[in-house]
Amino acid sequence: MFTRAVFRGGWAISGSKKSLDKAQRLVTGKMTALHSSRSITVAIEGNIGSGKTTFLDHFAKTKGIEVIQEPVDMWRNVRGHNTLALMYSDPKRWSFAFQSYVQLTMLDIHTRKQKSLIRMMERSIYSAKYCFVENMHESGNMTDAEYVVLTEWFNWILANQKVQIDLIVYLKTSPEVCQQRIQQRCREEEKAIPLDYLQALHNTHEDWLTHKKFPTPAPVLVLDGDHKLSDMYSVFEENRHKILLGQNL
Ligand SMILES: Nc1ncnc2c1ncn2[C@@H]1O[C@H](COP(=O)(O)OP(=O)(O)OP(=O)(O)O)[C@@H](O)[C@H]1O
Ligand SMILES: Nc1nc(=O)c2ncn([C@H]3C[C@H](O)[C@@H](CO)O3)c2[nH]1
Repeated sequence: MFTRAVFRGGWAISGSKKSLDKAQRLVTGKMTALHSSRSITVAIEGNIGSGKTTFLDHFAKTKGIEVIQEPVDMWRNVRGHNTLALMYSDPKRWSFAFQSYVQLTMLDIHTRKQKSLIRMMERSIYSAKYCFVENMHESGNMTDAEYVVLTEWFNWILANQKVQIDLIVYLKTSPEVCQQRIQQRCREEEKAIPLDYLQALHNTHEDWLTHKKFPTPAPVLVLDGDHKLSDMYSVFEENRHKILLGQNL
């Protein structure tokens, strides 16, 4: 009979030399198999209109990849309330309520059972906090008290929930290009977004992902999002192996 003590990250197995070698081969084989088939999560981060959905639509065609877009429609209809429109119409009044719900919906996505080898999600609980909440607090649209309550929730979530991210793909697109694309797509709630708001969000993304003002939960792959659409597809393909973290899909 083997006696086995589970210690940090591994097993200590005792028994006869021959049976010990067999057991260790078994454990090594299982660990290797586990590692090679470990599911991974890629978060696509970037400003409004930077091209995240376009990126996700491109990789959604690859078998073995599940794509989860931002739950914008949930934010637009919380039991009949359009919290996205409320936030844009009166950010001082509604930023806290909106971000509270964004944080909940992103946590729901992070904790959903993963159905495929690779999950690609649009944004994350991290950018909601480090990019959007930071901007709202800096711009005076969120009080200190509201900011610390959201931060307490955020810190509890990271300490008590499994939020797995293995790679961040940062679509770095200039605010001017984002503004052109937002106008081209014309989502009702975004019609009045001024350039200086996009500049402020660009700055919070740069603070986090380039200057590391806040922790990054995974390595960051920066892609230049300013190219025209046809060239972007080439950028995606040139980086496919890095984005899929070597998974041969
Ligand atoms: N490289 C590009 N060149 C020109 N147009 C683009 C490019 N990438 C995306 N677009 C267009 O710009 C608009 C915004 O793109 P997309 O929806 O992918 O951005 P997004 O980052 O998902 O936006 P949001 O953060 O608001 O969800 C869309 O109409 C899309 O077709
Ligand atoms: N304020 C704020 N906080 C967030 O965490 C957040 N995440 C996304 N968005 C806005 C940007 C687009 O208009 C629209 C779709 O991305 O929703 C957010 N806005």
